[in-house]
Amino acid sequence: MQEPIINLNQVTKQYDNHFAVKDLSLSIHKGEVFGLLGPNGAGKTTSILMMLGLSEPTSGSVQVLGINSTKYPIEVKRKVGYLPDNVGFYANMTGIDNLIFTARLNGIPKHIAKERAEALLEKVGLKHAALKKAGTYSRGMRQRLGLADVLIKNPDVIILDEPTLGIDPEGVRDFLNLINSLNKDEGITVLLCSHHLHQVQQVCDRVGIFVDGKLLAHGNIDELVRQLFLKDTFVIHAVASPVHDVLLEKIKAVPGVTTVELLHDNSVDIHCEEDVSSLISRLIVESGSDLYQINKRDFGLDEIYHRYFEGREINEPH
Ligand SMILES: Nc1ncnc2c1ncn2[C@@H]1O[C@H](COP(=O)(O)OP(=O)(O)OP(=O)(O)O)[C@@H](O)[C@H]1O
Repeated sequence: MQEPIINLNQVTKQYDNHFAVKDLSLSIHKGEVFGLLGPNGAGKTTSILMMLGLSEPTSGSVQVLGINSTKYPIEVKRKVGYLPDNVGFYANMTGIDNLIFTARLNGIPKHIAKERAEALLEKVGLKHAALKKAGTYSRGMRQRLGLADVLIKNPDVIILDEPTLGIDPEGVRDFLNLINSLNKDEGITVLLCSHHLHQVQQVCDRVGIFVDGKLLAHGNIDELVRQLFLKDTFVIHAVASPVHDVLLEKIKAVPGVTTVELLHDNSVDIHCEEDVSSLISRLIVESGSDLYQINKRDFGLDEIYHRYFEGREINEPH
């Protein structure tokens, strides 16, 4: 199997007697967009700092691109693009000069630096502002310049900490599209930290839910739904008439159906472990009732996330 791009093995970071990160094991593979999702103080930034070798784990090991980050932070820094939540630029220098400056710091020759800076400004939609001072940029423009800054050294992986904080909805959409195209067109692996569920859902292939220093669950949305909503992975809503007791009993007897809830005289919610909607519609029609509507409800990331905070037990496999 392919080596993971980022690999954390039982990583713990302790401050006095407080655990900022506890026993975190996580692998992120080439070409993935991974979303690390969690509320303030969950330990996301601490985890990133350990990945970059800027903070030393109390125990456990961190490897990025096969390099031990704790021992060789400079090697990691060379290959990983990191966009912190509040990126700083030289306010009196133009956007392009800021990029060229970073490129030069990374050992890129002057003429290549200029070419690359121009191409990146175009890519992030800042060509028009290339000659404006970075101090005059809006928050959204600064984040886009930040992304260009991160990309100038051609990283294999980029780590973005709350990159859309303080950007308006249109700016957020553009920024997420940009991340998407960097991933799809250039194969860049992305780790995106955020507490915005919808944003994470829009761009990430896999998500890790991080709370109180612990990774509570990870996987793609479908996997998380299955882990959390084990007994009611699917909810089928049907509107039919009449919905009589015999029909309800027949629905309850369908394999995979866990509970049947009669909402009104003619509408019913069927909770099930697998998608049995076609079977249910046939059953309704064959039992002589008229079927007006049948649809399957999909769970979103916010339902997954909120279930963790409702104090509800996670359904254990039976
Ligand atoms: N240098 C430090 N010394 C002591 N405690 C720290 C230090 N850095 C972080 N912490 C604590 O570790 C926990 C995790 O913080 P961290 O910044 O990693 O969370 P986060 O998920 O990135 O939150 P946010 O979304 O607010 O940035 C918090 O309780 C924080 O107070």
